[in-house]
Amino acid sequence: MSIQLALDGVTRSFDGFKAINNLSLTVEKGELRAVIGPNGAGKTTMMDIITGKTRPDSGEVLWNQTVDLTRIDEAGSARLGIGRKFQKPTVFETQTVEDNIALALKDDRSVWATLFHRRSTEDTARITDLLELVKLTDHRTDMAGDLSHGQKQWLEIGMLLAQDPELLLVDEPAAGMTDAETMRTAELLRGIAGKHTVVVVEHDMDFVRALNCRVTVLHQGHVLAEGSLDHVSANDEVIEVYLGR
Ligand SMILES: Nc1ncnc2c1ncn2[C@@H]1O[C@H](COP(=O)(O)OP(=O)(O)OP(=O)(O)O)[C@@H](O)[C@H]1O
Repeated sequence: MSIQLALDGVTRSFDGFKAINNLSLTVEKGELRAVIGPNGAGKTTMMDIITGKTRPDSGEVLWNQTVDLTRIDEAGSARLGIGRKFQKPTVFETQTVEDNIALALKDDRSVWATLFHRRSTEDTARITDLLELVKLTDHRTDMAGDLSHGQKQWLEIGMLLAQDPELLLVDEPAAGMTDAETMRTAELLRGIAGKHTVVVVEHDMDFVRALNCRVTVLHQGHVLAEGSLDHVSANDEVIEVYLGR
């Protein structure tokens, strides 16, 4: 396995407060990784730094062991193959589910094809595969606005996958989902890992357990513990600052 992402000694302060404090972590290509930690631990800031939204004051962020992400902006990181799913779903509500995916396909011509209802067989097959992957096959011709909150989240994940990202950063996907949707989301993310590297920030421990992956616990801007959920859950400091007794 090769390293996809490596943060080394990254620090970022806001008004003298170190939101990220000498943070080092690596993620392997194709890995599924959960990032947990209390409010204010620096999880969002870490994602902002990886995507070039926020620049660190010091430290290095290496992409595929070569590209320095601290010199790249959000558009640049998207071009490199870094996709980000924010917490709130943003889909085209008045378009069908399949058109949402079609509009997101990497191929620029797909926009015209969607507008003029001329879609290539290749695009149609890709849309079918993506809908299968995000569990929306039965909703293909539904309006996106009619989907449940959870289904909209899956659709947006499908739209990001249509861009074929190498790395997908996902921010609290389970928030607001039913228990059944939460479990299906874990299954979905497990299904796309391998082909894509997936980093998920989440608070829902049942969801993190269902991801069945390596877990990084952030606290005060650095890694407090890392390993299986059972391993980090047994760590006294993690229990103290996050999980509670
Ligand atoms: N642009 C900013 N300006 C000032 N302070 C900021 C800024 N962005 C983040 N912070 C501060 O940095 C700290 C880390 O915030 P961050 O949002 O990264 O934490 P988090 O782990 O994502 O928390 P949560 O679980 O609540 O989303 C917080 O104390 C926050 O107030």
